[in-house]
Amino acid sequence: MSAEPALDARGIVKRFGPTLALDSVALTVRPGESHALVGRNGAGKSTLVGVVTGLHRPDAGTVAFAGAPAPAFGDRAGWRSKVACVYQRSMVVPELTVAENLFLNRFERGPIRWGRLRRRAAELLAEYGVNVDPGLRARELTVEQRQFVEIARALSFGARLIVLDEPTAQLDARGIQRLFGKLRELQAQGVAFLFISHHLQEVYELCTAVTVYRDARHVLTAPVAELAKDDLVAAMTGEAGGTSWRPGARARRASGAAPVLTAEGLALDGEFEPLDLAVRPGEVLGLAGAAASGATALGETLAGMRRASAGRIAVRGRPVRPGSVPHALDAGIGYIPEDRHRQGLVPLRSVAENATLTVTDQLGPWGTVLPSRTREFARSMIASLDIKTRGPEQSVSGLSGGNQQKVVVARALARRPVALVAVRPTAGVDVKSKEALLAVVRRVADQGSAAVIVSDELDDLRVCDRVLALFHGRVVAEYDSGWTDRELVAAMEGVGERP
Ligand SMILES: Nc1ncnc2c1ncn2[C@@H]1O[C@H](COP(=O)(O)OP(=O)(O)OP(=O)(O)O)[C@@H](O)[C@H]1O
Repeated sequence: MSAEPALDARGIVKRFGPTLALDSVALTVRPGESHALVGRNGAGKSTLVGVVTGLHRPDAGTVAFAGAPAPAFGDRAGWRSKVACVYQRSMVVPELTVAENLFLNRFERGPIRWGRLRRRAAELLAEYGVNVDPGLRARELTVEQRQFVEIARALSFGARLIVLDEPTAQLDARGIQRLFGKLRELQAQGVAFLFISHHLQEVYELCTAVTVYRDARHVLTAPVAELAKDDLVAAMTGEAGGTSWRPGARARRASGAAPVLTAEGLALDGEFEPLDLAVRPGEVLGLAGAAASGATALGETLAGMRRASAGRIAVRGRPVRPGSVPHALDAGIGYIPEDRHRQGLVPLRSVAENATLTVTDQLGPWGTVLPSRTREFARSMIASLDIKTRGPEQSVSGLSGGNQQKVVVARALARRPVALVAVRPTAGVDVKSKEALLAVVRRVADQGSAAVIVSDELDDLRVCDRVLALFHGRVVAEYDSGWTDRELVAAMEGVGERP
């Protein structure tokens, strides 16, 4: 094993127009190390990943792998033999088989021998202990299997450094444990990982070293074991004190008041079985469940994204037409989708325009849009959600991922929804912004609206007054505040007792 660092980046500067995204930063990852790169939304993490994977050309600085200078910019094959990034959004081609994906871009000359290709794919997967049928189409794989295939593919190109960008975002607790197990095995063989995550508990569980960036600068690098969590958060935010915030449900819901949002006998074939819901004014209801629990499908059905196969949804007693987002909006339902594809943002439009897409009819008389009011609303959202932008006029495509998610939240709040449905609203959002965002959801309820949060993140569920746990499309447990992490996790995994 080489004693040279697997990755040594020094003095990296990167500008996007007037934005200085990286200000002479460094990052060193040793062989066999699992190195976390953390920082608030917009700190420069994705930009650094772009530079060390050969996607962004830095304005200054050097990158070296195992002591050798990085390949020339544009030499894709050269970069691929050094480093690979496993993104949330997969790079594999969905319609091709696993075997084809593994050997993409490197078919030998002459006719392709399919039998041999499949055999070699099976050997390769076995070599890295990945248990996936090479004949399956990539679209048939679970998120977890796809990540394993991508890791095996990267290693087969010779890469000994793998970048994982929020790899656990769509995995359930067991999937995360299997992923971490695999990463530890590979680490023992000398493979190094750079791990980008907003889940600090995962950093403590998996990583040996951590680097913090703040506002485009390198703040510290330390062994994880020597850095207390409060100190890590202080380094990220630049404020002493860490996160003392614990939302704590206030249980201010008026139990006698008529419910704002109701569902009766609501069902979606293959997703969830008939269920009833009633969310009262001032109440935040949590729908807790892992990926395949049906919780997300339920949230999407409430928001009009999917049409229920049975049952009714009503807002303040008035039925809402099923499967129609415009009708849900008109009925007063606000929707915060999970960030996955930054659903619905118009990339080239400004922050202000995106944040007010649903309210343009309310910003000026007789259907006119007054730019001053749009900007005013956007400014208040930028402040209350702590959106890192040069200003309301900046186009959303120039924002970091977490900040784009906050614009999605702003847009849902713009209409002052009477019922807010949020699906994993804090995905991709940094620790500090998470507090701000959940506090905003709480405030919406405190002002008399109903709110529903669909999530398997315990921090998201802690703001809820009541939590329903779903497993395999059924409500398996219901909790008022006061649940323990352990019992809720067990219920989401289908091993809890019905209380
Ligand atoms: N294509 C781009 N055009 C203009 N500015 C950009 C572009 N990409 C990134 N930026 C800016 O560079 C800075 C760093 O963004 P980056 O995406 O690296 O942050 P990040 O730490 O990955 O954030 P997050 O946690 O939200 O993903 C931000 O101010 C962002 O607005």
